[in-house]
Amino acid sequence: MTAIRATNLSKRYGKTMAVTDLSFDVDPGRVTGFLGPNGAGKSTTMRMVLGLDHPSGGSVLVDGKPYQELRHPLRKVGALLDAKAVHGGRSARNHLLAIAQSNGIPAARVEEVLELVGLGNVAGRRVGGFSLGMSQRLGIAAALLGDPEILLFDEPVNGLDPDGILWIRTLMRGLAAEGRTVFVSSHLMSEMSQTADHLIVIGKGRLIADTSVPEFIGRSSQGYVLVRSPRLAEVAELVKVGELHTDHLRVTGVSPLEIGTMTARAGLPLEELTFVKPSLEAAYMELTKDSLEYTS
Ligand SMILES: Nc1ncnc2c1ncn2[C@@H]1O[C@H](COP(=O)(O)OP(=O)(O)OP(=O)(O)O)[C@@H](O)[C@H]1O
Repeated sequence: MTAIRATNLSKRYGKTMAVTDLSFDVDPGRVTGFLGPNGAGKSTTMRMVLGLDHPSGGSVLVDGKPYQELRHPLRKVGALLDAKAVHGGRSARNHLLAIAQSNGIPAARVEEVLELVGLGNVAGRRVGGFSLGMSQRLGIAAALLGDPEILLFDEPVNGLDPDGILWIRTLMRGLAAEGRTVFVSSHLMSEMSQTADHLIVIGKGRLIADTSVPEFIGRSSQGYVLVRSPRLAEVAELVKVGELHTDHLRVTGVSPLEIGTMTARAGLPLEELTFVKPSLEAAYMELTKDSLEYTS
């Protein structure tokens, strides 16, 4: 069964359409990356999944039900939204105990999750003094408290050092390998390509792609051939379809072999003839270029 199903989901804030007619499924047993530029509507969508915001149109179901109708929500869904949004005066342990108590989760589970996220040694310390990395770990501990089947992480690697990033990535992959549903948002393609099995890409609140990582690259441009020559203008004239830059020619739709054959016949020397594959980052930039809220 699909864990999360959004159907024609929309959210309007005054004049802004944060999410428009968005439909997608998130399935168990894999990491689904929720990717989009800043302001694309990822957090808004996640808040609607968790019943923290009401859709202006359409619906989103968790395990077949609206979030509000789940009998034990924390045992079904765990979420990390804003890691810094915790009561700073409490210790990490007391913060988790308060959540556990109000959700009928045994206190022993608090110690388990503290160990799981590596905060066992600092459990008695005030949360207010935690670094961003420690706060992220605490947020993840809270998400894992109810041992939920479904996990939502909103930009979990923001501001983390490489060790922290690797830790979260390994954790998410492990949770998916246990058969859980992991739905994680990011605005970084590079991060998603190393973590996700599947991608849901949005821009300006609309669905751009719902695909596997290899399919995603395949859909975008087919790459190009980079040509350098001491007689570049003549090569450009011969190849005809190339885009001439100061020190090289970019050719799409003609293979390196065809270009090499043409230039050899014409007696034109080549310094470089390289097929440049589109990178994941380039594919993402190309797909989302029309949907950036702000451009630099
Ligand atoms: N409470 C709100 N009131 C008014 N506008 C909002 C509100 N929340 C979000 N928006 C607007 O909705 C759009 C989507 O925002 P959202 O935070 O969901 O995007 P995002 O993809 O999570 O971006 P980011 O990566 O920057 O967090 C933006 O234009 C944002 O300004």
